[in-house]
Amino acid sequence: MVFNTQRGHYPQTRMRRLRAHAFSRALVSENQLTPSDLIYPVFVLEGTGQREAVPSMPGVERLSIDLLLTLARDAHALGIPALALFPVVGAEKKSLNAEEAYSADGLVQRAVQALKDAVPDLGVITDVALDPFTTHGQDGIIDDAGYVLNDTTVEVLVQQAASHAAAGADVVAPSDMMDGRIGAIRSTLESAGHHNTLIMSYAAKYASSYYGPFRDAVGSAGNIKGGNKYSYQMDVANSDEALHECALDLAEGADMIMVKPGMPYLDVVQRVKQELKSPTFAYQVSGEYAMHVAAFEQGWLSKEAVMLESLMAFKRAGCDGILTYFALDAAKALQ
Ligand SMILES: NCC(=O)CCC(=O)O
Ligand SMILES: [Mg+2]
Repeated sequence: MVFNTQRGHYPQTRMRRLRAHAFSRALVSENQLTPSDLIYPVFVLEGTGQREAVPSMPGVERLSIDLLLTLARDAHALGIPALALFPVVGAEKKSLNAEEAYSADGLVQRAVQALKDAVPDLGVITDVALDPFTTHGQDGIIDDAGYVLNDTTVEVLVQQAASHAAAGADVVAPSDMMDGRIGAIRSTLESAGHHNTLIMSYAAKYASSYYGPFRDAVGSAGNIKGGNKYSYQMDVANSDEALHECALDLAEGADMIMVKPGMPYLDVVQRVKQELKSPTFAYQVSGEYAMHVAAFEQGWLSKEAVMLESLMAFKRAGCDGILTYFALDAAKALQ
């Protein structure tokens, strides 16, 4: 990048001229944030008429499928293109080997069917990972020592993804960080005739401590055996490795790649977008949401302005879209 130093100096050049009027600021604005940039992560519960607040994520609720449909209609009407669905699974449905993850009649599978019936034009993204379904809270199948077994886990993830596609999911989003799962899922989807099912890969998912409130929301916080996910999620110190991860997932058949968390990792987003030039997403995760909301509730930050600024930062870094718990509020603010 070369700046033209011949452009002149003050007073020939006054950077403030273009900032002086709303019309000229609008003309030279380099990025736009619209509701079509937003993906809304939602938590789904069993039952009917069920609504539960998530204490560490004020404003976020776990909803039963019937209530989720109302939220989905609202999101669609506001111009949000897609929801990302996360199940809250009761202890009685969790097991060592996560069999419930690929049940044709599971909560996610039923929620997908109901959403596609009720709001067919709203994209539905499903989470492919075993942590909601395992008694030990790890994203895969473990051995006696608690190590998450890669290839054994991939076999289960493939069944889970296939069951989501069969239920009508538009996008399956593997968030587990096992090696080789994108290729395995892609070939199974192709064999099953799901040629247009999209894969959004959590390609560069870091072993972050910003996920705490999400684990409260899905009820997996207390039970992570071993206490961390360092043997599969990425070291927060690395960014070359993120490019390697993203390139592999694209080569294996991912249509879209994701960096997660979001704001503290915008350097990674920018490198991924600039070097791979592929549809790139980031997840403004639960901890980022909780930090913002805590400051809003204290009156320390101004909600609407800071929320929109935080989302614009993702666009500036190169994101094509953002998964954010602010999606509904931000879409309303952008109307
Ligand atoms: N697989 C989805 C997540 O882990 C979300 C994390 C968060 O929002 O903190
Ligand atoms: Mg990988």
